[in-house]
This record gives sequence, C-alpha cells and structure tokens, in this order.
Amino acid sequence: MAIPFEFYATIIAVVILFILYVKYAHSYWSRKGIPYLEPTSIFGNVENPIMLKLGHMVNFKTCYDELKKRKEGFGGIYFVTEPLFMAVDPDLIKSILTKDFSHFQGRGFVFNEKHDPLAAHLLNLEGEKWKTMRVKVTPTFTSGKMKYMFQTLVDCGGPMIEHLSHLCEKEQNIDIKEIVACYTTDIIGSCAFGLECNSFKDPNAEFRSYGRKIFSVSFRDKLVEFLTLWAPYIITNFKIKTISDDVESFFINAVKSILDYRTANKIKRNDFIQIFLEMQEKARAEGTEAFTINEIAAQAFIFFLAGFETSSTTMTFCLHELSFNQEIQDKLREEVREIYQKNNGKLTYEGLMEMKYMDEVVNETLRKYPPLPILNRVCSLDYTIPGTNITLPKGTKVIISTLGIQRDEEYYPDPMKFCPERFSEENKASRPNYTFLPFGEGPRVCIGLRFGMMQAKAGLAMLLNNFKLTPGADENYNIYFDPKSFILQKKGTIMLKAEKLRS
Ligand code: HEM
Repeated sequence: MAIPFEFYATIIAVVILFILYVKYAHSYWSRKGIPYLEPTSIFGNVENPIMLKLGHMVNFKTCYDELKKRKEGFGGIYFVTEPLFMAVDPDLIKSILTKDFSHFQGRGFVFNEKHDPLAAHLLNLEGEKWKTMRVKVTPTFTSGKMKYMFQTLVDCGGPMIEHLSHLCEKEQNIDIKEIVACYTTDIIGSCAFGLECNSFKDPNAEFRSYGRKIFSVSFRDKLVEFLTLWAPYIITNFKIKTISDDVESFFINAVKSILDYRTANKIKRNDFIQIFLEMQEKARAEGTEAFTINEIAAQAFIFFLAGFETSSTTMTFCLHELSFNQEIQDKLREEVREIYQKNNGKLTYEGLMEMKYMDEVVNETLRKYPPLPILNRVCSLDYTIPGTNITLPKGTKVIISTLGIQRDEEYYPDPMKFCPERFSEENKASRPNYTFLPFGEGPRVCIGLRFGMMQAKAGLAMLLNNFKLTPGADENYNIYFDPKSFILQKKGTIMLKAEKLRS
C-alpha cells in the first residue's frame, strides 16, 4: 500500500514546527537583553540528557568557565529549551542566597504533596510551608544535640574498623566507597530512626539496600528528573510520583511502627525521631498538632537521603586524596593520634573539634569535590539585578555552579592541587566571601552541616588512627565523575590498600 502524500507532509510540518519552537525557545535570553551562551544543539548548553557522557554537573561547570572567560558576572544558558540564569559573580551570589532571599525562597522542585507525601520534605518545600518546617526542625541540629549524638557515631565506627581489619588481611584492593557508605548508613539509621542497621554484618540490610536503590539512578528516575526540570506541569497535572511506591511505603511504615512502639512502651531514644516525638507531645498538651506521620516520615527520609551519601562521598574523595598524598596523610594522622592520646586513647567530641588540620583537609575535599555541585533557586518575585536595569521575571530558574566556583583559579590557584593549607585562617580571610559553598548559604543553607562534618571527620579520624592507606592497583589520581549521578561521585569504585597500624 502506497503511503499517502499527506502523511509525509504532516511529518515534515511537525519537524518544521518543532525546529521553529526550539529556535524561538533558544532566543529567550537575547529577547531579554541578557548576556548568554549560544546553545550548542537542540539540547541547549547541556548534553543529550539520555545519553550523558560527562553529566550535567560538568556541563554547568563548563558554562561557568565560559561566562567567566567572557568576564560576565552572570549569563543565560539553556537546559534543553528551559532558560536558566547562571550567577557567576560572588556578590551577586550573595544577593541571591542571602541579601535578597525574599525573592529566591524556593528551589523550584515540583511534586504533588497529596499524591507524593514523602516528597514534602525540607529540601523540596517552599514558601510558608518551608519556613514553618525549617523553624520546627532547626532544634534537631543544635550543637548540644550533636554532642549528645556523638557517641552513636563512635559506636558505628567500631564495626567499620573491625570489618576493614579483617578485609585488609585477605584483600589487596578494597572498595572504600562501599565501606564508608555502610558506616554513614548505620549512623543515619541510628540517629534518624533509632535503628541498628548492621550494614557491615549484613550487606543487604534494609537501609543499605534502600540507600543503594535510591542512588542507583534508573531510567524512571532520569525521566522524572528531566520532567521536573523541563516540563514540571506534567509532574503536577499527571500526578507522577518523584519517589517510587516501595521507597515511600518502606519509610512511612518504618516511621509509623517506630512511633507506635515508642509511644506504647514509653521508650526514649537519643535520635531525631525522639525530637519530633517530644515536639508532638508538647504541641498536643497545648491542644495542637506539631506534625502528621507523613510529615515526620518525609523529614526523616530527607535526613537519610541528604545525610548518608553526601558524607560518605566526602569521606571517599578525602581518602582517595590522602592515599595519593602520603605526606598529608601522615601529618593528619599525627594530629589525630596526638588528640587521641590527650583523651586517654578515646575519640571525644571536644577532641574532634580541636583537630584544626582535619578541618582544613575536609574543607579542601569539599572544595575540590562538592557533593552537590550546583545550587539552585527559583525567582519568586520579579528581581532587578543589583547595579543593572535588567529584571529577571518571576519564575526564572537560577543556577550556581559550586564546582565551577570552587575550581576557579582566580580564587583557588592551581585548582586541581589538593592543598589543605588553602583553609588556614589567613588564607580563608584573603578570599572573597561566597567562593566556598559546599553546604550552600543563606536561610536555606544545609541544615545538617554540623552533623555531616562531624560524621565525616569522626570516621576519618577512626580510619587514620588504625590504617595506612595507599592507592589500589590500577587506581588513577584523576577522577572521572559518574555522569548519571546528581551527587558528585567517581564513576565506578575507589579501590584502596589498607595496612593495619599498631596503636
Ligand atoms: C558533607 C555532608 C553534606 C553536604 C556537602 C551537604 C550539602 C547540602 C547542600 C549544598 C544543600 C543545599 C543548600 C542550599 O541550597 O543553599 C543542602 C541542603 C540540605 N541538607 Fe545537606 N549536606 C550534607 C549533609 C547533610 C546531613 C547530614 C543532613 C541531615 C541529617 C542534611 C540535610 C539537608 C537538608 C534537610 C537540606 C535542605 C535544607 C532546606 O532547604 O531548608 N545534609 N545540603
């Protein structure tokens, strides 16, 4: 059967209309009179989102480098056809994140709260809902509470040291990423949910399995991420879940049964859930309700999600650098051991806070490898860029390339060199503000900053006190990032050799 002429004509018309649409979409920034980077394909300034080679985080760094080369303090780019405004100048970044926060309160992540209850967490919420939740949750992370949880961290470090001690007797090449992920999963399971996760004894323990599942990006996750950024109306109007059913039911049921068990048995634990429970009891005594079960589950879920992988990648990258930089490793071990000795061979909260070089080493790791390599905001009110007559309309998506800034040689000369001294008090004071943003800044700064730093430093102190680490066979110093991951991660594993040291 001959294919009718109308069929070909329709196809050609659709293709022409599509090309015209993309051309029109890609003229947004020139129509607005804002400096911009010319899109390089129909995917704008990023790669084909399905066949990623470098990953968007690296693509955004390239855009930052190009705008910087052109001496622009900001500029427009395109994520496919979506226009994104990239801030480059640290003063403008300060205005967006802090000074003019009232114009940039949200991140622009979309979800349907009724249909997708676990997604109604602090990272996603906006406006009044975010403000109220942030105020409620802030007491969870005071330094007093951190100090109180410190012993749990040390207790979770014991099985890690024991596991690595056995492993290094038998194996030359050790997957350090998996080991520290088990350590941070055990901590967050214990501190957020009051559960012993036992990831070292049972590698398929539920929390570790869910952790792996959430971070192994499936085709569905990629599609949802793409829709979130590109066609948010599809997510809200077609009620597409950003969190899959099994993850949702696992976390909501876990929280429900923990709450029921504790209320029935009047059990008190030293964890985040306890803090929610106490707020709930106080509110009930005053005749109100502090949180619903779904709200508690959503916050505990984000503590789990934001808490274990960020800290474990920080530790992994740090160990990678230390294994290739033995003199830094030795200097750090010397400090760790000195402070252990001062505290009768124990790791204490006060001792950890005293470790100045540890602070420099971890900060340098977070500089070179920021786990979240971009910050994003959405303009909630029209905004005139300070010192210009350019107005960004409400709804504009704003992006800040932390990876670009923290590898910018104007602020960090020889940026690929791992040099903890960059974070001495003197060197820190010589750099402009808002050029070190691994935890973000302003009212939406990471709420778990202290907790994340504390667990990473405690884990590193315990490892260095016990082991000398060197690169595994075939391990390269230069790292190729996993293009599919939205957290900065090495593609594949990081293999190290560990040698047990005498105490
Ligand atoms: C090394 C560890 C960590 C790093 C590098 C990190 C990084 C970040 C960054 C970059 C943001 C966005 C900030 C912004 O947009 O300005 C963020 C937000 C957040 N982080 Fe972390 N994080 C870490 C650990 C943690 C931990 C341990 C928790 C919880 C237990 C946590 C919970 C959160 C939450 C709830 C938010 C959203 C805050 C809000 O929007 O109000 N993070 N984190």
